[in-house]
Amino acid sequence: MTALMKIQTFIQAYTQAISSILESDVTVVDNELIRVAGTGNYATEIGNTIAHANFFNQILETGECGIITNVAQNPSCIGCEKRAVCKELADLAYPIFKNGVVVGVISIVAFEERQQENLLKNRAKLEEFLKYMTMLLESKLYTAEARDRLQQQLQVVNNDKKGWSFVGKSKKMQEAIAVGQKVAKSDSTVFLRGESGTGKEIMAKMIHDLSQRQDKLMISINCAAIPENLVESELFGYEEGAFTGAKKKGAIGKFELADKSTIFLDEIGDMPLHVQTKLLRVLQERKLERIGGHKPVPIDIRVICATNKDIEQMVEAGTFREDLYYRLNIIPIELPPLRKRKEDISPLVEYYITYYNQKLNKRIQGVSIEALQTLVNYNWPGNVRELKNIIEYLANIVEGDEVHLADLPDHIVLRSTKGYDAWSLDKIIEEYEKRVLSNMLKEEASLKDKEKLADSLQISRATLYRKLKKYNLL
Ligand SMILES: Nc1ncnc2c1ncn2[C@@H]1O[C@H](COP(=O)(O)OP(=O)(O)OP(=O)(O)O)[C@@H](O)[C@H]1O
Repeated sequence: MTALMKIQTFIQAYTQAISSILESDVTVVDNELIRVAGTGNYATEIGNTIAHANFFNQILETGECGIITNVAQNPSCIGCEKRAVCKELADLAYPIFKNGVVVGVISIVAFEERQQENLLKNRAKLEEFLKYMTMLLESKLYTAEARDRLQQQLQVVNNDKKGWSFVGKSKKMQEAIAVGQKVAKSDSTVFLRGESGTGKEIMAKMIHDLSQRQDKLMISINCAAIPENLVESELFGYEEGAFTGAKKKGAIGKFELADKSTIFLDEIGDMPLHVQTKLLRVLQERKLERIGGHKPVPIDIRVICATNKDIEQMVEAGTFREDLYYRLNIIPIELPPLRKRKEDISPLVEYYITYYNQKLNKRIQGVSIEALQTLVNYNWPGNVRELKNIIEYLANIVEGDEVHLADLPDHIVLRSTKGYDAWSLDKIIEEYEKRVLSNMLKEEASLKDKEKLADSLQISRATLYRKLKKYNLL
């Protein structure tokens, strides 16, 4: 949506006000030649592509005010398919700017002779009037942009409080999110599958936050991060004297801690076999026994588990219990790797730029087309976690308001598939050379610094200058 379209309601009210003061019709067109607002004959044409594109194109391209006084003969109207039926007698158009760039056109249109006469007689004054009106519009565009940015930031803050925020417009992610939302209200066990960094943990948080158990804290446990001999006591707790080194009064396990809440068992594929057996019993009986205890404790929990392993293959190999697999695999949700949902990359980049702008007090507006293309063509082995880290890195190092190709870490540029497919070896070497030089060249390097650099790279000064010139580094 263009900047003007975003404030369409305001512009329409604005054109109506101007029109009633001038007693002429007024219209506003954006830089895609879509009518944003209009009065009189043009009130019903809002949202349509305009007919007399040539004239407005001329204003958009030159950024200068223009006038048509004779539709039948004006060169700007030649080629317009509506010329024969056009009822305009005159049209005074003025460019609308934002940040020095033309983003649209406002025009006063005369359909009656009286209006035409008035327009021609007062042309200079009306031009001056339009100049001030477009300045007002420009300031409104800035306010709207600031408000959008603030709203986006608030959105991130709110999501941050919840501890999760899902960005995903790809069909696969939309489907996964929809299943997660649908099953949140039940107590059924969810089995999340996907490579590392694809969002399994935030999906678990989302399901918990949308469930009736949301008032209680979700208990997360990473089965791969606990030494094998401690997993059982960590999960199920133990009684006093259960084993050497046990605490005096025993300890409560994560399952009891999660009573009336959700337990998230991450990396379930790493759970030792003897613990799997106990977990199966707990799931079947909804009761547990602490290690060394004899009194079963009833528990009311919802289980969400996750793995990035090929669990079916583990079942086949006998390293994961088949009966437990069927107990857990009630609602499977697959989170696809980022390389298989490339349409999510751009929204994720945007989301994390806003996120880190706010966290690090930066004002990055976006990513250049070249840089975005490279990010899209990279295969993201670390999935969203890796993307998030890259944006944090960029937010720290980028000085201006746009991320450029040269800002991206080397491994991203060189491993981006476009880099391999579409770039010749020479181009890859050139890109690398440019990065080496720009990294080694001090900011505001003196003649002496450049001489030193040439020496350290064992090239002549003339070669160094030639290369610096070639890469725009002088
Ligand atoms: N769709 C998404 N939208 C926004 N952020 C996401 C998304 N998916 C993942 N993230 C972010 O990426 C990071 C990794 O996500 P998460 O920890 O949920 O992945 P995981 O699949 O559980 O990884 P692992 O298997 O390594 O534990 C987190 O910071 C998370 O907020």
